[in-house]
Amino acid sequence: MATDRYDHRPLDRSARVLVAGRRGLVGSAVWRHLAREGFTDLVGPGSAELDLRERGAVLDWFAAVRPDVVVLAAARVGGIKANATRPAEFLSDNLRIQVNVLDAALKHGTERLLFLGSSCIYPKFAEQPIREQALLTGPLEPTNDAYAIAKIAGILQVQAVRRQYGLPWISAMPTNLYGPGDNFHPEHSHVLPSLIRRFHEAKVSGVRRVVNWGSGAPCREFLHVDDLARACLHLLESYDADSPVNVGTGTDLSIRELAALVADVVGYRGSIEWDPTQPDGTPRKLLDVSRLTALGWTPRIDLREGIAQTYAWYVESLESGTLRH
Ligand SMILES: NC(=O)C1=CN([C@@H]2O[C@H](COP(=O)(O)OP(=O)(O)OC[C@H]3O[C@@H](n4cnc5c(N)ncnc54)[C@H](OP(=O)(O)O)[C@@H]3O)[C@@H](O)[C@H]2O)C=CC1
Ligand SMILES: C[C@H]1O[C@H](OP(=O)(O)OP(=O)(O)OC[C@H]2O[C@@H](n3cnc4c(=O)[nH]c(N)nc43)[C@H](O)[C@@H]2O)[C@@H](O)[C@@H](O)C1=O
Repeated sequence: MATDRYDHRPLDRSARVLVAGRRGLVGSAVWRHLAREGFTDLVGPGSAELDLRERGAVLDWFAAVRPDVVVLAAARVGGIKANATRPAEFLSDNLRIQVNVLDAALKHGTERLLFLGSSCIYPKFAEQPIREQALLTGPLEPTNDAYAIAKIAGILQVQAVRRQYGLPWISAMPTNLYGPGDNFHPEHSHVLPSLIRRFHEAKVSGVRRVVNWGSGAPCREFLHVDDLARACLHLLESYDADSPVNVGTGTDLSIRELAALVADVVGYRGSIEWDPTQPDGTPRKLLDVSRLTALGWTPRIDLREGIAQTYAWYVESLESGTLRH
């Protein structure tokens, strides 16, 4: 069994780093951060170039490129409705992406690897704030159990490689994320981009009534993706143990409060209503982030400031026609 080590071990800035999922919300932020931090050999094929579900292609790609470091931010990702309506793809795609990348990385000598899970791996009614030790202590939230099981398998595979091969691979469990590069699809996205889009469209078209999903009572914690990107590098350089590490802000708010905040930032002044026929999901999933803060990392971007910056990015991308959806 690997022992816990917490020395600061800076990564070589000339190491070849694969940022898998480089065009996504997380991957693009990790790429920006690594580039800013002086990394000179970043690689990140998109899914059209390398479909990570295709085992043979992934093994061939690793044999040819041989990355020293991998940040695995490629996954099938979506909000509550996408997860609830497409569990088969969320399970199968994520299992295949992970197994292929982790197996290829092991076979072709990747020394450092960061696997990204999600706070939905924890039991639906976990004690709050949720500590890393809560993993596998109770039933999952049904709207995202397929995705959560795939992510739990990824954590276990990283731990198995550590135990069997002694490699310093690690896993991080981010809370709900948002920021530039997010998916703003009206049905498939997460709540924060959905609200930005809905309030913006209502403001622009003069609609005075907006209806959001669920009761508005669930609580969520939101972390700006640039803060997550800093945490990813911080962990790769300072953490080396079996347990996944939670990444969040340590504070949450209700979806109702979030909606009021987003409406205010966007400048929507009409009524905000709720559709209880839509799913609420887990009632609360506030992460205990003491393990990460003990390593010297703290979030920097305040929620209102982060939403304002993301809204500005959304409007700019809409006007230039560069939005993903
Ligand atoms: N967003 C959030 O709130 C949270 C995200 N996470 C985790 O962070 C990671 C990244 O999520 P996020 O950036 O939000 O997701 P996005 O949907 O924004 O990006 C996903 C990325 O994965 C790539 N991808 C998907 N399928 C394949 C495939 N078959 N082959 C190759 N690449 C593929 C996409 O590539 P392309 O664009 O080229 O198609 C895309 O770049 C995931 O592991 C997720 O679980 C964890 C907690 C919260
Ligand atoms: C990151 C995380 O993301 C998902 O879990 P989730 O936290 O439930 O994420 P969500 O952002 O989709 O919803 C949060 C809350 O917000 C409410 N809500 C209101 N109105 C809208 C709305 O318009 N869109 C969405 N998506 N939700 C809305 C919604 O009803 C729910 O109560 C999983 O994919 C999970 O696997 C995962 O990892």
